[in-house]
Amino acid sequence: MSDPLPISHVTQPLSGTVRPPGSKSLTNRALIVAALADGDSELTGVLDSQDTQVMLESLTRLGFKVQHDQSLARVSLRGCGGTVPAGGAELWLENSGTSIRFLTALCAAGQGDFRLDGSTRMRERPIGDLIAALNQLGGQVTSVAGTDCPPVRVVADGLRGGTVDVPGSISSQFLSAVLMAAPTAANRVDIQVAGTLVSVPYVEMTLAVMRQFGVEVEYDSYTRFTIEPQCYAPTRYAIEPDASAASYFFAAAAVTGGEITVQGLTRDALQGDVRFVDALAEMGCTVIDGSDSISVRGGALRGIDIDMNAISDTAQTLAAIAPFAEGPTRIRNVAHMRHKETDRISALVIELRRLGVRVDEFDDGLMIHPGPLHPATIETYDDHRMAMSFAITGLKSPGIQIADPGCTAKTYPRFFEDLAQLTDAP
Ligand SMILES: O=C(O)C1=C[C@@H](OP(=O)(O)O)[C@@H](O)[C@H](O)C1
Ligand SMILES: C=C(OP(=O)(O)O)C(=O)O
Repeated sequence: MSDPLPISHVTQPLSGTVRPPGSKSLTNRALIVAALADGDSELTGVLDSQDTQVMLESLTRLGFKVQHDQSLARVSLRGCGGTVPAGGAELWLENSGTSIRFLTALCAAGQGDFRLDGSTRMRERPIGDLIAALNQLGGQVTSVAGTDCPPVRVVADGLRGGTVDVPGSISSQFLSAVLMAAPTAANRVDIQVAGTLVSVPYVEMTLAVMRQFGVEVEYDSYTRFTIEPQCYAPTRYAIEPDASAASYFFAAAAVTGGEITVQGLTRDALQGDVRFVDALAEMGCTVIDGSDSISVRGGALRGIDIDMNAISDTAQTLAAIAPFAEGPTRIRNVAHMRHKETDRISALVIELRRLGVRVDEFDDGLMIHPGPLHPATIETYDDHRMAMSFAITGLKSPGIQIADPGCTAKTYPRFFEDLAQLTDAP
């Protein structure tokens, strides 16, 4: 655990320009489909963080030829045409949901005996629906401890194809994982989504990345998908900066009344989380669209009532600035946040109350009431987004420290350096 980090309270509007590192979600998708492609792909703008390192290490263990130039944020990867070179491997995925879910599906497309495991929290995160889906397609996948959580064993002999039900209400990552592996199946795959699908923009992102690597999916309003057997084409692929990471800088402009520009993102980005700026606009901020940037200018903030199902990775960011708005903020329809790095609804409620904020907890979200905050050390629960979100609270309210700031390594190892560049600028 790293030592607590005091956040410097800023008394001036914070202004400046920042370019966050590459998108975690795009990096981990591009790595999977490049590995399944037939030949050499080159990815640029690659995120270098724990979640992508465990993915890269796993692909190497699976026998793929991977070259990572960290200084240029570039990865060259030789795909094996829908097969997995190693006949077995043990993979360690820490607490990276995308990595363990996407790699479970990729291993099922191979031949051999694979085991995937991760941190204590990872062993509490559900994967049973994905296991059941892969088994319907001809896989032999099990939850080793019978918990419907990792560790997972995959005894693989390629995917047969056929019809499969994929539940959508716990995590969209199950559907994304099945979609990406589906073109390798011997026969057509027909997917039917069971129940409501959460985090829909991530499925749109999956389809977009598959398309950019030459695979088309037929689909009908995110309930039915049809994928014919086909091979991904190797591609040179540029990854957008991470839109969830950008939310912290937009929120910093919002609470300090400054203007912050995030480069490399527009509202046409493949990542749904760029829509966080719409929430800030509703709260009273001004959003300025550039040709390759988005800027947010802060103003007097008002509380809002918002469904964040589609952009739940930014719900903590919003909750962390909501105490400074006029009127309460209700965040709805984010029950799936309870299955992430920690139970994020519960963590938000505990930590906001620690600061003296009045908060109501609901099964599907929370309501934050404005009011004065007092100094406190915020617990982060090994959740990078708790650390980054409450750092923004600390810009506005004096005496906030972030416990274990090193946990941002999951997706943004240099977050506090990048924030300091803005706060320390003359
Ligand atoms: O597919 C993805 O890249 C992701 C999907 C989301 O998860 P859920 O679908 O579990 O909500 C999101 O929270 C996660 O950070 C990344
Ligand atoms: C939920 C997250 O990650 P994952 O599910 O990929 O572990 C996240 O990055 O906020």
